[in-house]
Amino acid sequence: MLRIESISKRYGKGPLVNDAVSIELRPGELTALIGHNGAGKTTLLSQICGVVRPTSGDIRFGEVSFVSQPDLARRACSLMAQLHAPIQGMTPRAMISSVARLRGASAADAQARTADVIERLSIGEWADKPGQKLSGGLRRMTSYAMAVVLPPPILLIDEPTNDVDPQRRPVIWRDLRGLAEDGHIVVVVSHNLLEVERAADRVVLMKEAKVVMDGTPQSIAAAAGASTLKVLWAGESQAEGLPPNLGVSAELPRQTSILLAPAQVPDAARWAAGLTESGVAESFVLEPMSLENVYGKAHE
Ligand SMILES: Nc1ncnc2c1ncn2[C@@H]1O[C@H](COP(=O)(O)OP(=O)(O)OP(=O)(O)O)[C@@H](O)[C@H]1O
Repeated sequence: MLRIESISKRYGKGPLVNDAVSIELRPGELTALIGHNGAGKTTLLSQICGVVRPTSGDIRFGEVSFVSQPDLARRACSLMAQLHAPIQGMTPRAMISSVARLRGASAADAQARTADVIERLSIGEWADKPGQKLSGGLRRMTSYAMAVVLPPPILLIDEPTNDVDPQRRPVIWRDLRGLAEDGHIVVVVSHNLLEVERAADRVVLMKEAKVVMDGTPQSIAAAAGASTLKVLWAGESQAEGLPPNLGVSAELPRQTSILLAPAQVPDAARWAAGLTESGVAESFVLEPMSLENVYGKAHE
């Protein structure tokens, strides 16, 4: 178990970018860390792996304090940073296997583990091409492979599916799931809420340096207790004719989204059905609360 105990961090004389953050991270759990730009997610990961020192608070892994022994933190964690690893002049295979060697694998073991991760991620076609010729997505996959080729107990993965095409993104999430099932603590920062909703066991939402929600994607959505009514207008938007107690949460040229509390659903559905019958609206749909809506609401 990894215990983050009331961690606060300020850079220099700046504001707190982590403000009394406390969470427990368990082996076997795939945790997604979400929140707006600058909420403090990367700073939290950097403190866990001993790269940034907290201003106050502690991070304990079993009996060990990562704050007083950052060298142990660096050994127990693997961090996939947001920026691409520089792979100029080297092939993905060479990069991945050199990380395995640095982590203590024999040459033969490093080679075997590298081949295994290349196969898991289906990147064999590019594994022996020079790094500078790789697309952004393949660079990201290579960085990911480097982070997990010889995985320590704690995996901290910052935005692994950015730039990666839609076919390959599920491959990364499946791999992360496998690592969690093997007993690793897996923390993933992501702005892709649809992927998080599908793949994560747990979601920790940060806002302005604090943890504001923590639960399963389903429990977070259920606790928010709202649903969305989407009206597709037949012509120009008529959203200004909305019943007075309903507020627009998002508007596209021909579609209006309205966030509803449970008690508002029957009236709103009747209103939308009336619009559809009279031909003002083409159709409407009532959707349960999604993580995306919760996120939007939390950041209003
Ligand atoms: N080394 C640093 N020195 C000074 N300020 C920093 C440093 N690193 C981050 N910050 C500031 O701390 C705040 C939190 O940044 P952080 O990168 O942790 O946020 P984040 O949630 O990961 O954001 P994003 O989603 O954009 O990656 C930001 O205001 C950022 O400018």
